[in-house]
Amino acid sequence: MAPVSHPANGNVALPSPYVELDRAAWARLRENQPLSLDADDLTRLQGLGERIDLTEVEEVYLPLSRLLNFYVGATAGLHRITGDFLGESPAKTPFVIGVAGSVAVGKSTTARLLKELLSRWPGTPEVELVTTDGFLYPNAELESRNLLQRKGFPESYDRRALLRFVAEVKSGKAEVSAPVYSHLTYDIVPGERIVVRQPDVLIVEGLNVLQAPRLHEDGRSGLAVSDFFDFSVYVDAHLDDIRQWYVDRFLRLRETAFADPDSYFHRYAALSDEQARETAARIWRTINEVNLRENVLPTRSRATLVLAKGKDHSVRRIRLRKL
Ligand SMILES: Nc1ncnc2c1ncn2[C@@H]1O[C@H](COP(=O)(O)OP(=O)(O)O)[C@@H](O)[C@H]1O
Ligand SMILES: CC(C)(COP(=O)(O)O)[C@@H](O)C(=O)NCCC(=O)O
Repeated sequence: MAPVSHPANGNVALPSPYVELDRAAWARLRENQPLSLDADDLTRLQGLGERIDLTEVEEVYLPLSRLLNFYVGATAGLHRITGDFLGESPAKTPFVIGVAGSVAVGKSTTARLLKELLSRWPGTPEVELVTTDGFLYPNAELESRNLLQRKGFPESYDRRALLRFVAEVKSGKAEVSAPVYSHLTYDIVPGERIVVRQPDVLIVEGLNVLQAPRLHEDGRSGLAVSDFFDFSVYVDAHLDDIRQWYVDRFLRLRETAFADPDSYFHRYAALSDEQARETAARIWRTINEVNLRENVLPTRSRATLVLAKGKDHSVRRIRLRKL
């Protein structure tokens, strides 16, 4: 175990709260659990046309889903103890998992995999997945706040509404709904809501879900969505790889989604390969990379688990918080 030194403690080495495993060590934890996904399941899970390797699912995501399933059981036991102590029979408390990381790092693919795998274990059949983009302010509001070029930055979200949503789901409220964002129209879909009804597990996926609480003007600290998480995953990779994945995805979208005349980015459909690469690299550099450096990456140390991916998307290292 590598001790970490902490300047605030006069350089006294602290025991690390993390255990770091390479993928072979992680895969051994699988304990002969049978692979419960078939090729059809995987087809449904593809992010944007990329095939997910079955071995990867078997060696990385399946053990993770089992660990999470154990945590769900243990946490339900804690809620029961608290309820007994207080003499209350509380509403069912969903287990809430946050999935954070950069644009294009693979958050939605990870979140969808976890949803599929978790729902196959006993005790966690009902898993709901909500992405935080539904809580972005509508474009008209972003424009009036001069934030259209800052989509994805913390201030571009209605953070109060997101916090309320997660708190209400966790409180066991019978039915809670969230707004929906469309990547096609690049805006909130008027009138559309996703409804969540007391799931066993809620996965909240988004760039900024691990942000620390904001300070009020009087210096008091508020609550953040991460205060309601029972577990969180940060999907990590080298900056150069993420940039490449962003550009690759942009080039693929140009042939698919952007080709739709209703797409906000329809004008990009006519770009040459070279122009499309330059456009994607510029959007990456001026918006998404800045947000990653300033807001997203600094939250990595708050995650319960960090999945570090290599160039080919395979998970190379896993860091789990154990203290
Ligand atoms: N495990 C994986 N294996 C292969 N490709 C992946 C994997 N995870 C993500 N990708 C690809 O990387 C790109 C970004 O992934 P996505 O999940 O859409 O990212 P995010 O939600 O973080 O923006 C997509 O093109 C997706 O197909
Ligand atoms: C919609 C997003 C802000 C991500 O939202 P999230 O669900 O992570 O909250 C992002 O994917 C995005 O579209 N960013 C805008 C910059 C760009 O066009 O890449």
